[in-house]
Amino acid sequence: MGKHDKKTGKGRLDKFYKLAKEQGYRARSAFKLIHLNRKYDLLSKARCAIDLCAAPGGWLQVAEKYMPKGSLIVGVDLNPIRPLPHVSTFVSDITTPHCRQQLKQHLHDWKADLVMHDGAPNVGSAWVQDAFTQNELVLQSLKLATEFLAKDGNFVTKVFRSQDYNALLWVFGQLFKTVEATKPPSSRNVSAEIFVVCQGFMAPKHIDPKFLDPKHVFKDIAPLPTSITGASSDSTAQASSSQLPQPNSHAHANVFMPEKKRRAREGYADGDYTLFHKARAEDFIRGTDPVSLLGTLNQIEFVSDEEKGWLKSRHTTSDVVANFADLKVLGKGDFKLLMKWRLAIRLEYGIDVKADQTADVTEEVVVEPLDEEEQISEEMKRMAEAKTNRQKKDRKRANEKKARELLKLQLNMTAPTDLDDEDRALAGGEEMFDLGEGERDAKRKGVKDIHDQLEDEDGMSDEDDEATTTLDDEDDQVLDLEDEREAKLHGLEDQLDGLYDEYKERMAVRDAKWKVKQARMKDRNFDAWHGIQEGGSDSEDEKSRKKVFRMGKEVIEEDEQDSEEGGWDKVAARKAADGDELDSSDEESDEELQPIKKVKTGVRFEQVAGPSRHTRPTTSGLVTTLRETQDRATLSRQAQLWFDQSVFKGMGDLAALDGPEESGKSEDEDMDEDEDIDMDESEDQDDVENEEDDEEDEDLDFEIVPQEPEDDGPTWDVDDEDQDEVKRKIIKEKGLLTAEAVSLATALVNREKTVNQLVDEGFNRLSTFNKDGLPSWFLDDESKYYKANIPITKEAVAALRDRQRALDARPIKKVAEAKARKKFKAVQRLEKARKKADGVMEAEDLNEGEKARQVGKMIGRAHGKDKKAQKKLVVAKGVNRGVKGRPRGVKGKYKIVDARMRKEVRAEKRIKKASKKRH
Ligand SMILES: C[S@@+](CC[C@H](N)C(=O)[O-])C[C@H]1O[C@@H](n2cnc3c(N)ncnc32)[C@H](O)[C@@H]1O
Repeated sequence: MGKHDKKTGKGRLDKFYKLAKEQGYRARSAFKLIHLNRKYDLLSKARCAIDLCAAPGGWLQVAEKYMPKGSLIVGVDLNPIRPLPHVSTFVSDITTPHCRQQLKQHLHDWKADLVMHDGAPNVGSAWVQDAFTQNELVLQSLKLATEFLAKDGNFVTKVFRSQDYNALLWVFGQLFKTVEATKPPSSRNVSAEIFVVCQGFMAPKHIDPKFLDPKHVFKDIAPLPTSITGASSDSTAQASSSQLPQPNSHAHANVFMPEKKRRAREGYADGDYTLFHKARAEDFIRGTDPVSLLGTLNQIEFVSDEEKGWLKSRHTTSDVVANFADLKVLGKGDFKLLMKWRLAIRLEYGIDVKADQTADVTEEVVVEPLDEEEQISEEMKRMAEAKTNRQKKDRKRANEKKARELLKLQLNMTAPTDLDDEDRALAGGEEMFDLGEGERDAKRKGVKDIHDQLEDEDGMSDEDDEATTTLDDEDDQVLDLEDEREAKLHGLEDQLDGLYDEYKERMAVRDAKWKVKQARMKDRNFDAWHGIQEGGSDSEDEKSRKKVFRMGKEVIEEDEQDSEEGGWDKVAARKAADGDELDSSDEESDEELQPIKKVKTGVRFEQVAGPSRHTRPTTSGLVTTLRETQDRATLSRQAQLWFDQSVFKGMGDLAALDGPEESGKSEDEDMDEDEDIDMDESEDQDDVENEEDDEEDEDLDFEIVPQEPEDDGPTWDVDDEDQDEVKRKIIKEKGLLTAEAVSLATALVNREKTVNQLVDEGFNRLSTFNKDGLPSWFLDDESKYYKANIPITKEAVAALRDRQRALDARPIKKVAEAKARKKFKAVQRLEKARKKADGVMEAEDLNEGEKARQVGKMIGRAHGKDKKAQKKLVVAKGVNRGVKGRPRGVKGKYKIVDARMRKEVRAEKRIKKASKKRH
């Protein structure tokens, strides 16, 4: 594995590597046999199996697992195989008689039901050579199989796709009833290996030794013409185009994309044992496929007089000569130069005839004027075409409109069907945003509208427009209108984004917790696992701190949030309780009360475009100004609830909307944003489905385990590997931080789920959310709802809560500081006492006993065992009142004091201390 990059190609630690590790298989290749067994049921009925080239023992483990208990399993390899239960192994080279002998000994007189061969020679030489040795090994294993297999036994072998492949299949076909080649899903696409399953050994009495002799089986291999191998320079004089290497599929790509390195997976030409190829300039100039030559050769040389003459041409620069000397190092530009040179030489030496020489013979076509009748029919034809085009366009537009209406209905975005006529008129016929009105408002305020701006940019005035617009330009007009509408929509979106930003700022000022909430939302943004966050500006510590902060409260908070945000029913219920009172100035309460409906896909979208609820008619001028409600009682209950939302606040008389003059623009724009989103969503889903279908189609071979798309495009786990590392580090340092993570981990440990299942669950529509081009208000909202609902367990929450409690129980900073101060003072006291004690010890006038007593006193005092401090004050009240002698329950020194006296003494002390501070 060492020589491969661990992230790409062969070295990639893919899911089978991980699975093998997880399931205790010694090699990833174990899954190849598992897949082959699933398809051909090779193991369940086999009582005796031989594994040729078995180290480290992955196939043996699988055989032991799937074969009946008590079966005989023998493995052999050049390398020793660590012991495995119920399996006998030995070290030997399968191409030697020693191996044959050993096999005989291990098998006694048994015949094998299955012979497996997954051998790979020590690769590293030329690819062709590798393939050849591999196939020799295959033939050798077949030889052993024919000797040890029982009649109707099976033989499985790995073969490299190469020139010998067909020859091998032919031999297998002579000895077995059925022969099938297959590539199990666990075999990497980048690998040229393929597995051949031969079933029903015919056990012929006599096998022609030629069948098993590589010299005979692979005898078609012919040496390559010397001129191409470039072994000797003089031989090249005989080179002709027929001897040139056959252009392979990579040749052209080598020229057009030389920077991309390609492998010769299909192998090299027969007998082509060298990597250096050269040809003559003549072949390049006169040949029919010069690009292939450039893509396959290393050098082009000039040998004959004619070729040397080309070297003297004015077109032959020093660059051209240098490029021909080493074709393998050239870039795209260099190849272009050589192709141009070829063209120039062909023209110069008359090999090509220039195209313009043919111009003289071109026929001159005279266009005669049409007569009147023809003109009329021409005109009619043109008009008919224009008419059908128009009709087509109308039909298309009508269909689109219908589809949009249908979508609205499906998403429950039109008013409920039980609305009365006025409501329906409002829902279906009127627009929430009236651009015309909005523009007029904006103009009144002196704001230049988008249309004007566009005109200014074009440098065209209205008059110019009029002058250039004719009645015939109907189609152009339609297009202009659409452009205009689009520009307006863009402008509207920009304004909405701006308003949303303003709203966020206002919220940030008003709500101290807003930032925390936002940060938390950012943390969890679309992170289906949302165990650990990725990227972002926050430092690792900050992130984990947030999570620690979260873990205790998150679950409860989320519950609260849910109950706050609720669904339509809850909002309806709350509104019913609140009556018709709505405070349009309080955006926060508006937000909480926004009704939310579930769409079919399970993703929740807000019923009214998000920013509209923050849009005030006074600032934006984009909302239709409606007259005040006059007769709300006529509305149905649901309609009232719907129009009671803050977005409709300030809109006037609903009945007035009946008037045709109020209908500003088509419904198209009303739905545009929501529609876009839904379409994206469905497109995403389609993609996923298509991909799944594709995979299924590709994998007809193995249905049970879908083929991993190893080569095709970026795969999900490549980028995630670093993130995984970061996550692992955090988990190691801080443990699992969310209830979801703990729940998942517990499920894994208890084997309720496998890693594989978890990974599979990660691939869902939530993980393929395309955020491109979506407005921030929408994404902010989506982050609340568009996430995987990972179930959490009581135990997980309890465990996290306990941990949080333990954290909370840690002393706060002040207490820790006080303790440290106390400790420091104690140390100082001890130090002082020690110095004094030294003085006492040096005093000559004291005897030893005296010294010891004094030193003990000092040390005791330093430890705070001052006698004075130990004296207990006992207040003479209650049972102690009037007591003479030691009060009950009091040990050590004591002093009986009067309650009032104690208070007074303390008050005095306090006053003294306070006055000291003031001075
Ligand atoms: C891909 S590994 C086999 C892996 C095995 N099927 C498993 O699942 O663990 C190929 C093995 O072929 C062995 N091999 C190559 N040439 C051999 C030979 N001539 N005789 C015996 N073993 C050979 C190598 O030593 C190597 O261990």
